Amino acid sequence: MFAVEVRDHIMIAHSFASPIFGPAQNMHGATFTVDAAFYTEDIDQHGLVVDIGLATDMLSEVLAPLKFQNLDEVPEFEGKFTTTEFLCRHIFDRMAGFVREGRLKDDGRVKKLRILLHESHVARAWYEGEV
Ligand SMILES: Nc1nc2c(c(=O)[nH]1)N=C([C@H](O)[C@H](O)COP(=O)(O)OP(=O)(O)OP(=O)(O)O)CN2
Repeated sequence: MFAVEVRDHIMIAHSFASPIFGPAQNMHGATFTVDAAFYTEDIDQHGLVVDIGLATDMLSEVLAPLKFQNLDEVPEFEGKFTTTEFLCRHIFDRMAGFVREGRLKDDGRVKKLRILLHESHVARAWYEGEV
């Protein structure tokens, strides 16, 4: 398959209310690098998987509500552990919704997405699936 990947980042604060998280039970900040990959079986008549500008704008729009937020105070996340994995799925769901709405003008060619969050220079997580 072909793929195009674009990148953005979010700065957030959160805490995890369970002893399994050790020191991360306390409020702490994180800067996640966010990679979004769009997969198609083929490139279009212009040689594109998707337009990189549209893909970048879409990722930016999806991330905007998260930027500089204390995730503990986001009503939608109440009672959730906003782990790297959780955020991957959250971002995936919103990106997939936009793709299905045709925001990429891709004529339905994007079949799969991968959302990868780098939580540090040693750890990353991702969620991938069909759109
Ligand atoms: N699978 C995951 N594990 C952890 C996540 C996560 O999102 N997914 N998040 C954290 C903390 O938020 C933070 O990123 C790291 O906290 P820390 O206590 O430093 O955890 P480490 O395991 O990296 O280091 P130790 O100090 O050795 O426990 C934690 N885990």
